Amino acid sequence: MYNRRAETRERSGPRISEYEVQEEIGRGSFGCVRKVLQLSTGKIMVRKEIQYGHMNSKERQQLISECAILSRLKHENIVEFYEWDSDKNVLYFYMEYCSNGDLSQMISNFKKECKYIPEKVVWSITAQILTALYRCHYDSDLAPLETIYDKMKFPVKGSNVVIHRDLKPGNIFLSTGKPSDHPKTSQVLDYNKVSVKLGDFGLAKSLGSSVEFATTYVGTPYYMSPEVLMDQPYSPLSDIWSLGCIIYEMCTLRPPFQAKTYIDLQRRIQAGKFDRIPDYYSNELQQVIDSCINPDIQSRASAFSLLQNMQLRIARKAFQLERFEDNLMDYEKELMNIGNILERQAGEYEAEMNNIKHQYRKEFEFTVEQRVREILNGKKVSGTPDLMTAKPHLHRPDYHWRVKGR
Ligand SMILES: Nc1ncnc2c1ncn2[C@@H]1O[C@H](COP(=O)(O)OP(=O)(O)OP(=O)(O)O)[C@@H](O)[C@H]1O
Repeated sequence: MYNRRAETRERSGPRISEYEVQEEIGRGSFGCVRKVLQLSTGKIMVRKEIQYGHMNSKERQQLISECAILSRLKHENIVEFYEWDSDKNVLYFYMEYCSNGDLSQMISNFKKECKYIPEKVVWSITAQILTALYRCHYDSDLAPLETIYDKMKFPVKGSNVVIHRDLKPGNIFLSTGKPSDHPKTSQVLDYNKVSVKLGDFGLAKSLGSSVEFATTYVGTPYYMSPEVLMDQPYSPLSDIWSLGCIIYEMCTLRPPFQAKTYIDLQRRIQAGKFDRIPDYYSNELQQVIDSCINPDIQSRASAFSLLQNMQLRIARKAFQLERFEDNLMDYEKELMNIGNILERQAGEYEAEMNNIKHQYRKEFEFTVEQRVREILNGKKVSGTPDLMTAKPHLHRPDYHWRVKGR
């Protein structure tokens, strides 16, 4: 077994042998995805297998150094990457299991029911995707909003900028809030309270400050930006184009650019022309889409500029408050649990006290009764005061003296 974990991993995790492999969830372009059970914790995870036997050592090294970056990418809106391992030809990624489906399923559910996705839900999902992209594109976390009017400081880029490169509805996993370590059954999603996790960073490319952009395309054509189509370098703004296509699809329930042939799709994407979203949605939402799906990369919006939008601020604040409420409810539950434990312990303590008292009283009554009986029988009982000699304290009626004195 070829194991390079020690080179890149910050924490020592369990080895492949410590997982029980369960059913296959699906297959992507690079290999299959399976559910696994981590034996030491009982936690269900996902294992993504990537065949890398055909790669040369430089490419392998590149992939392995990306693993190190992914394992540091911790964010509430990003599927957690736990660790990686490998054997000769296969690289195994261990990731958080998302059991409640993805945005592509949500879109097809609405399509089946011939309903629009409520605008509030569209803003909320967009805001969450953007906070995750902000984390990747600037290598820094977005500060929580105190109020929706907060002035946001321009981010100082860290050294590990990550571009997703394969943003699409199928890589946006949904849940109803708090993560569950042991998901047994899928929850019924309340889309008004949906929380988002960006997954499949397996193809993400890390960009060091001096490293040039990658030029190998590995994405899904519908969401591909024109510069990527023209073999120009990826940049974080290529993700923003894809995000625009995703917002558009949430509103119209179909991607903005569709074609029968690849060439036709390429032509349409490069022209960058698409229909307006239905009137059901606000102009503000249309403007956000327009600022993302802009073939001129110089004037395309960034994650930072999009997050200035008031609707996105409101959506972020609402999401923060929901999280806060969830935490409060958890805290309340915990307090109630502690209260119940204390009440039970108090009951047990009282029962024990009563028991001891009862026991003691029985023993005491027995001893007193026994001693009284002994005294009455005229026996000297050790430790018992002699009633007749303990003069000063004893009651002797006066008339006895008088009788004696005569
Ligand atoms: N963390 C996860 N939790 C639950 N399901 C997942 C997770 N990651 C991937 N899947 C599922 O596994 C299947 C295969 O995913 P994978 O990312 O390998 O390919 P894809 O995204 O479908 O296609 P491509 O590789 O071409 O982008 C998909 O159905 C996906 O929803």
